[in-house]
Amino acid sequence: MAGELTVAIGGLGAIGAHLARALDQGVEGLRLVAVAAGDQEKAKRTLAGFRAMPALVSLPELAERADIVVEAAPAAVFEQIAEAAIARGRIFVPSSVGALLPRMHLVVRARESGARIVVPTGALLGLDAVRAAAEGEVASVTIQTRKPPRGLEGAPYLVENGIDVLSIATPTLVFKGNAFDAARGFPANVNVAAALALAGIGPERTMVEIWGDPGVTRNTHTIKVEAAAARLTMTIENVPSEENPRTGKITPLSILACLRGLTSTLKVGS
Ligand SMILES: NC(=O)C1=CN([C@@H]2O[C@H](COP(=O)(O)OP(=O)(O)OC[C@H]3O[C@@H](n4cnc5c(N)ncnc54)[C@H](OP(=O)(O)O)[C@@H]3O)[C@@H](O)[C@H]2O)C=CC1
Ligand SMILES: O=C([O-])CC(=O)C(=O)O
Repeated sequence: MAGELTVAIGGLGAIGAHLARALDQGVEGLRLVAVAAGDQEKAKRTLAGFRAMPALVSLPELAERADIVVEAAPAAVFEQIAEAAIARGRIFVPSSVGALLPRMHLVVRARESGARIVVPTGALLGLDAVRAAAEGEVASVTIQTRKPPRGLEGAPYLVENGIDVLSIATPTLVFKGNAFDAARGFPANVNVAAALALAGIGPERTMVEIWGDPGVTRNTHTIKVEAAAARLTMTIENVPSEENPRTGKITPLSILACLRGLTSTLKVGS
């Protein structure tokens, strides 16, 4: 089809499998052509029954196959997907946005290769308003994240500081600092803070609080922005996905909406 963009997805977990299924159901202007996964047998089971079977390839090979490369894998393999996609001049859509913060050289490389890096709003909200505010003067940006303790389990910061998050009985502040350190300490938990930092005033000035809260069932993020043009206060309460409680169910939906925006004639929101 003329004007159609092909899509490859790295990772078939809570985000990737949902996105792959949605694309296979048919999205105008987009065609899923390749996926990569860790466990090949599990991936074949996920793909069984697809209307158009995508190729099952290695992470770096995704970039050989499609115009758009979506990264939906653990942060540890981010580079394998990102580097190849950017070197080939593709549209690279990262989920593990926290992994982009210490690798901003990829943006320089993308400029040279003609690639684009399109960060979806993901599990967050309001990045359109944050971007608009950041075209003017912004005094402060903060994000408070509250998760059920099991949604924080295994984060390197908690392990390093001997914090047993599963034994938390009352709402507990487990981290306070900037988005750069939050992304390093919680690579699988606060990609939202990284996306907020990139939309607004950068990872050094974006302040993050992470709470383990046994009283919440949803991954809850509250953003506050104090800017010359407006004051923003926004909260999103995400239903954790069955496959991965760290990941809100809205995330693959947000990425799908982002992909639609790459091809649609009518695009709403900046
Ligand atoms: N931007 C945002 O707002 C959000 C971002 N995220 C981030 O998105 C990323 C994906 O999240 P999610 O889908 O929940 O993660 P999952 O753990 O559910 O899925 C990860 C997938 O990556 C695959 N994978 C692991 N290692 C490899 C490898 N070496 N080669 C190929 N595939 C591999 C896994 O395969 P297998 O199971 O077979 O091992 C699995 O299919 C994470 O980094 C997460 O932190 C999450 C939520 C919100
Ligand atoms: O930011 C993340 O990595 C995931 C998250 O909090 C959510 O899905 O609500």
